[in-house]
Amino acid sequence: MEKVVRDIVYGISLQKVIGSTEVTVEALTLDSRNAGAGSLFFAVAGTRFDGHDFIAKVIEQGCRVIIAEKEVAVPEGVTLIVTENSHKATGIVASNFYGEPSRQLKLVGITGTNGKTTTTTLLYNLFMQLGYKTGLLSTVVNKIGAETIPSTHTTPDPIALNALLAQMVDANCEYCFMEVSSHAIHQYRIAGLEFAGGVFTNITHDHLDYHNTFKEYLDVKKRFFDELPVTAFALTNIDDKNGRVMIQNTRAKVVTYAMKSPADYKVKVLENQFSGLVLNINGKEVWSRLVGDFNAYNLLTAYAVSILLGEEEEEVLRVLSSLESVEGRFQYFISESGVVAIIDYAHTPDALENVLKTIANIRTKNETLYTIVGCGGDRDKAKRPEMARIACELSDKVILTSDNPRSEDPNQIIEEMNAGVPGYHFKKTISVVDRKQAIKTAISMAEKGDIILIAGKGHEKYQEINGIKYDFDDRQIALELFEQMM
Ligand SMILES: CC(=O)N[C@H]1[C@@H](OP(=O)(O)OP(=O)(O)OC[C@H]2O[C@@H](n3ccc(=O)[nH]c3=O)[C@H](O)[C@@H]2O)O[C@H](CO)[C@@H](O)[C@@H]1O[C@H](C)C(=O)N[C@@H](C)C(=O)N[C@H](CCC(=O)O)C(=O)O
Ligand SMILES: Nc1ncnc2c1ncn2[C@@H]1O[C@H](COP(=O)(O)OP(=O)(O)OP(=O)(O)O)[C@@H](O)[C@H]1O
Ligand SMILES: N[C@H](CCC[C@H](N)C(=O)O)C(=O)O
Ligand SMILES: [Mg+2]
Repeated sequence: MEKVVRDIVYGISLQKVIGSTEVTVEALTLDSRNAGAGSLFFAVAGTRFDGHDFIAKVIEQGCRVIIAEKEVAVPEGVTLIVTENSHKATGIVASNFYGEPSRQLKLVGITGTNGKTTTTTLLYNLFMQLGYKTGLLSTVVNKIGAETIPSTHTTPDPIALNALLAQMVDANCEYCFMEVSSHAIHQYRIAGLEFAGGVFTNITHDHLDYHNTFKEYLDVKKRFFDELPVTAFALTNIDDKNGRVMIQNTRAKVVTYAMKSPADYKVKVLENQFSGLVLNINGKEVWSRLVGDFNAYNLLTAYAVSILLGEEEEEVLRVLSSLESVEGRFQYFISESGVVAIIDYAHTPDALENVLKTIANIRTKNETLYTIVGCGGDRDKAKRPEMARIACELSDKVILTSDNPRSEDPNQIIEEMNAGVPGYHFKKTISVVDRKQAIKTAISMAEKGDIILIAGKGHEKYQEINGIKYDFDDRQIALELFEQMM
């Protein structure tokens, strides 16, 4: 694909243009290591590097077009476009380059601390079953119709993102459901996209390593709704006290949903068991094999989005009932000897509390509930003591272990978790650094009817230790150990 630079820079703030914009480019890149003849390099400042430091290098490699925030001297024959915000410009130019794919399908973005993957995946499966070719951009996987594309981020960088949307358009997808992470909003990965709708799930403690304060995290999420077009809907959870904050300044059509407050879309939980939920959604009864109150919210959200996109109520409820749980989200299985294992991606205090309360609602009190939990390295440290405290308060036995330690010392992370364990709970807590060993310990202790929650890694197929990703799959390991040990 070849594009004239003049034709793809509309919509960005042009502060200065050095050289000609009549030249062509055939690829876009944010990374100097991929920049060469024919590519357009965006210089953006990141958390570790500043792309501006690589401008001389990309020119040396043959790159002739650069978009940057700062003016630098460039040789004859090189085009330098200086813009106010090169992160934002990357999104806008990427959208232009790929033919504004977001305008050619109905794109719905879902943001919030928890529930994004579950809700987008429910919607993807729902719309596929309704007969629409549909796209999905999620933490677990990306989809273009039935085709699977591995996912590296919750929300990809703007170039990868627009390239994926363009592939969806080429494949005749009519809808795309995507997760919008707070990092993505903050880094303008979604700049230039046109959304048909935006959804807010909830906001609780996470990523305060990145966003500094809760207020900043909240403001970033809100920006997504501030920037929705007037044609879009802004669907918000008003049981969450920040649900109203999100839509304060939006131009989009505001629609509300809730379990506890008056709202446009309402859900009541009639039954909540291991076998599934019975719900009342806007007066109609619906059964789902998903488990837990939080999934009642996710199912309600999927229902509301479908109706707002023009689908028929009865049809939506029928399909909703047939949907399976999402990989690594409250996935459970029972060993031959009757021990229940639950794999769940709960990696925030709020998610962990929700999952444990869900289990508490369903279980009888005679069995023992084991929780195996760790916290990721190089991520928000404040959640470590909190998650350990919650695990202790809501389980009978807790095994603190490693999640993805990344560059940190796993023992140190466990220490920091331990600091949150109240003295009177010391006796129920043990630490086993090796995650597989931790799972083995729980399985060897558990008896018929007992429940083992393995939290934090859900669908992940690796464990990242010191920059290396080792094969690791909670579900696979639990299944194998069940076979060996029971
Ligand atoms: C903290 C964060 O979000 N980092 C993302 C960010 O990288 P960065 O700002 O650290 O970039 P950097 O490494 O400092 O480099 C700055 C610029 O210089 C360029 N560079 C760098 C080196 C070089 O030799 N040449 C060069 O050109 C880089 O390509 C980049 O454009 O921009 C990169 C390109 O878009 C992302 O890949 C990277 O994601 C990293 C891998 C990451 O782990 N991100 C996580 C935290 C994340 O985004 N998570 C959210 C979801 C979280 C959730 O909801 O739970 C997500 O959406 O996935
Ligand atoms: N609506 C919800 N409210 C609160 N907790 C939820 C909700 N839905 C799911 N959870 C819990 O949060 C965990 C993560 O869910 P999910 O993967 O759907 O969220 P996410 O927003 O995509 O997370 P991430 O930011 O890591 O991509 C689940 O395993 C479950 O424990
Ligand atoms: N998208 C989240 C996922 C966290 C998953 C957990 N297993 C961890 O590694 O901390 C993040 O990158 O912060
Ligand atoms: Mg997700």
